[in-house]
Amino acid sequence: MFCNSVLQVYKPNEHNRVLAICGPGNNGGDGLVAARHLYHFGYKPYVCYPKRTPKPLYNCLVTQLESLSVPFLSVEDLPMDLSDSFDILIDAVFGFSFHGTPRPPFDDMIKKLVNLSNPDLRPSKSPAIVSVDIPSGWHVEEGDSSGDGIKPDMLVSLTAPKLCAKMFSGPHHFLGGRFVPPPIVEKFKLQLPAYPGTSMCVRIGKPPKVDISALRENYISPELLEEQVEADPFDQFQKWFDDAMAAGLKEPNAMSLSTAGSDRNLSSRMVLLKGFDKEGFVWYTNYESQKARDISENPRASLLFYWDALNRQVRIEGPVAKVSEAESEQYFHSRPRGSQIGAIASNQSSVIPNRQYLHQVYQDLEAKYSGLVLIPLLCRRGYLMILSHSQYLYFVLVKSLTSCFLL
Ligand SMILES: NC(=O)C1=CN([C@@H]2O[C@H](COP(=O)(O)OP(=O)(O)OC[C@H]3O[C@@H](n4cnc5c(N)ncnc54)[C@H](OP(=O)(O)O)[C@@H]3O)[C@@H](O)[C@H]2O)[C@@H](O)CC1
Repeated sequence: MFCNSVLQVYKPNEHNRVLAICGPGNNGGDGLVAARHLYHFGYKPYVCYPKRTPKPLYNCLVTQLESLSVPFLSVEDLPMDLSDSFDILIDAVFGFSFHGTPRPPFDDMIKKLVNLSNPDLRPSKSPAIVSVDIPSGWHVEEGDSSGDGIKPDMLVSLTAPKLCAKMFSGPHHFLGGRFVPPPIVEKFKLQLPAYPGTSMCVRIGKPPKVDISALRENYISPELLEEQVEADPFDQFQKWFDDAMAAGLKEPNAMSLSTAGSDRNLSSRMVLLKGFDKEGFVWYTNYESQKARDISENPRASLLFYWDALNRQVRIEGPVAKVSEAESEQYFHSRPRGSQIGAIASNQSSVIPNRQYLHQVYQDLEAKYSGLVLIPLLCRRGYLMILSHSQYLYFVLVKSLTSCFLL
């Protein structure tokens, strides 16, 4: 979870060299785990762990790093100026059990971090300081009361932000550690934010201002060579669709559908592919929707799949036709009962008085069909279009040198 937060802000191709400074307690243990995970995410970590905890768990964490040949640096080995040698400094010296003033050898290390984070002393190109749970040397509740402590660029609070996090003024504050047992939530009256999707970390605090023009990804993927592409576009599509499934992508069948009616105004929306074979690609829609109206006036469409984790796109362009009524009906009845009623209730692309109206229509239909095993598929709700005899399938691998094959 710590690493996922770091990854969201500091990409390994731009901030590769990481020094994890680990203290003698559990905060230091978190630093060791972070170094290992960052290694696997493509960073080059170094570890400074001057006071090793003689517990089996910590010995294992050290052994795992040694087996990856992650270098351990002694305090004496550390360069005088950390800013020349590292892009990220992981501050995992002390967490919530810190008390008093730092004792050697941690006093000097904290001083280095303080100097590097002081806006007046900071060199022009200095490493990002990322603190684990609590900036080292801060009091768990009172924080940096003297104002002379570390001012990290990023703080990853664990489980719940500690009181001292109120004094964090850096641009990136994340919370990691999604699964908190309900009794703990109740006991401490925690009000935790919702985590997006299956993520183990969530950004809290103000999102930083973004220069959209500077947003850039480094697309890392193997080359796509001509001899690797199937001669038949449908076979190639099957191959890439299988890859998207195997990669565990969410809704690999989600695709953008673009249509234009006789007014030639283009419109796009996301829909779900519901099947494909050598005949074409099938999706379903209400025949009274705007896309259906467009297609009735101009029976052509463009589909676009984007599988971001694989850096792949597939563009499909061609004529569109309706599938048979039997196929349409079979699909309709394969949907959950609630979706069937929902499809009949919602008069797509038409204006309704309010949301309550829609709920009322849904409830009325539910009552109407309560005794029926099969909900009738009304003609005006007739379903689906098929992209037959696709004319164009483009298979695109997004890279710095993009490959595109038209089949
Ligand atoms: N739910 C959560 O939030 C979870 C939190 N977790 C993590 O655990 C962290 C807390 O870990 P922790 O309790 O082991 O304490 P931590 O702060 O690492 O340091 C203790 C060591 O520091 C030493 N020490 C203290 N003062 C000192 C001084 N002035 N100068 C020098 N040394 C000093 C002290 O030595 P002692 O004073 O006892 O001699 C002891 O050896 C927490 O912040 C988070 O990162 C997760 O792993 C799990 C979920």
